[in-house]
Amino acid sequence: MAYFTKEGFLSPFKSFATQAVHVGQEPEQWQSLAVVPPISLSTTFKQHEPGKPAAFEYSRSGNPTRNCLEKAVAALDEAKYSFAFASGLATTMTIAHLLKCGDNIVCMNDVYGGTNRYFREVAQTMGLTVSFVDCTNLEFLKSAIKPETKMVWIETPTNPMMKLVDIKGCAEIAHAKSQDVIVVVDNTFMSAYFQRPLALGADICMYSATKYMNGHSDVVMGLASVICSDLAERIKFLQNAIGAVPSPFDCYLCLRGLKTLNLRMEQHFKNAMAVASFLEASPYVEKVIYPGLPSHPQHELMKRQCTGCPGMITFYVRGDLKTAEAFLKNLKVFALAESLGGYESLAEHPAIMTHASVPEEYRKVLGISDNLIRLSIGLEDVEDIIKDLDQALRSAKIEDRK
Ligand SMILES: Cc1ncc(COP(=O)(O)O)c(C=O)c1O
Ligand SMILES: N[C@@H](CC[Se]C[C@H](N)C(=O)O)C(=O)O
Repeated sequence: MAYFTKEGFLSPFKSFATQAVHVGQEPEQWQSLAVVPPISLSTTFKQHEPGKPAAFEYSRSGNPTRNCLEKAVAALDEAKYSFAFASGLATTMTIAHLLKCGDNIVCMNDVYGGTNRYFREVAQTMGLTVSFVDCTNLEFLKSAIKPETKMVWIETPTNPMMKLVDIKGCAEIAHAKSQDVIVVVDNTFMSAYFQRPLALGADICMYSATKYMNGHSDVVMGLASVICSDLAERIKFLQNAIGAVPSPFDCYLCLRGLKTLNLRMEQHFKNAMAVASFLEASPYVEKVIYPGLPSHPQHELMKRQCTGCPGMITFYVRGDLKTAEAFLKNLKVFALAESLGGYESLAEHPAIMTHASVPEEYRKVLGISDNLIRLSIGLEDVEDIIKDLDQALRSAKIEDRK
């Protein structure tokens, strides 16, 4: 088993835990001096004079509980502003509305299946064009950007192939072409604790907060953070004008989840590192893709732009679809389920589940084959996680060809 070390990674972001606990949550903002931000359910707020609201007027436009969450996330992303949405995809849709008919998006070719589906089957039918490009190679990105390109969309690490994109390199290339190109990083797999895209030159850092940011698999939500006040104005306008906002209760839960983000991520990393090492040594496994392992081709980039690695591991089981299915059905500690980033371990089959919406020929090019498995390593005792994987691999009756 590889010795766990964070040597070579970026140092943790200063005062992260303190900010997660306190920013946006000052008791003095409430008449009651509540230490825990109240869940503010009122849809509307009394005005003293027509058209002159105090802090809030209508809950879609702004809500006290959402406000606390947005302030906390802005601090954790080292941003100035953050906006919460009803889901990760609602965030993607709202961001896409920054563009107009005829504009082009250059999108990393390996992204979450739903992002791929949204760009191909929704945004394109509304008049945007989308070019899917392997942005791990910055030269490909450079040649893909054309005069109509107004947005570069990357995910790093990618879902599910765990490829890394050099955020700083991408931002430099995109902005050298034109300062108007908006660079968006989907930071879902990393969370604010392990990666700060805005500090690396990105314009928007977005999340499916359904995953690590909330971390308890009980909220569907999205977030977008920015530094530029002009961009913030435009997103705030769209947040209200489109209206895909989360409920105050979900904002409360996510704010609560954020308080343990640093602790959870550290443990996800430790557990995942042990699991990845176990899988790499297993005769039943063809290949493990985990950026925390020195065997990952972009391990050095991971250390250069991140403070650690999340609990996401992708691997090829030695065998075929039947083997993969048998392995998944035999798991006991892991639930066979879509999603990731919660405290519980999950396993899934990308080709049949999370990335079924990606056309088959495309999946082939990306390497999303029938024997590919994706794991979200949770916070259970790591010995139990490994024992479960071991028994499931063995009972899948895989021929040992090593
Ligand atoms: C990397 C990534 N981005 C975006 C999304 C979309 O988020 P949501 O399910 O919250 O809409 C997901 C998962 O669904 C995801 O894994
Ligand atoms: N991002 C999640 C969500 C999985 Se896919 C959800 C649904 N089946 C859909 O197609 O929209 C992940 O596990 O990667």
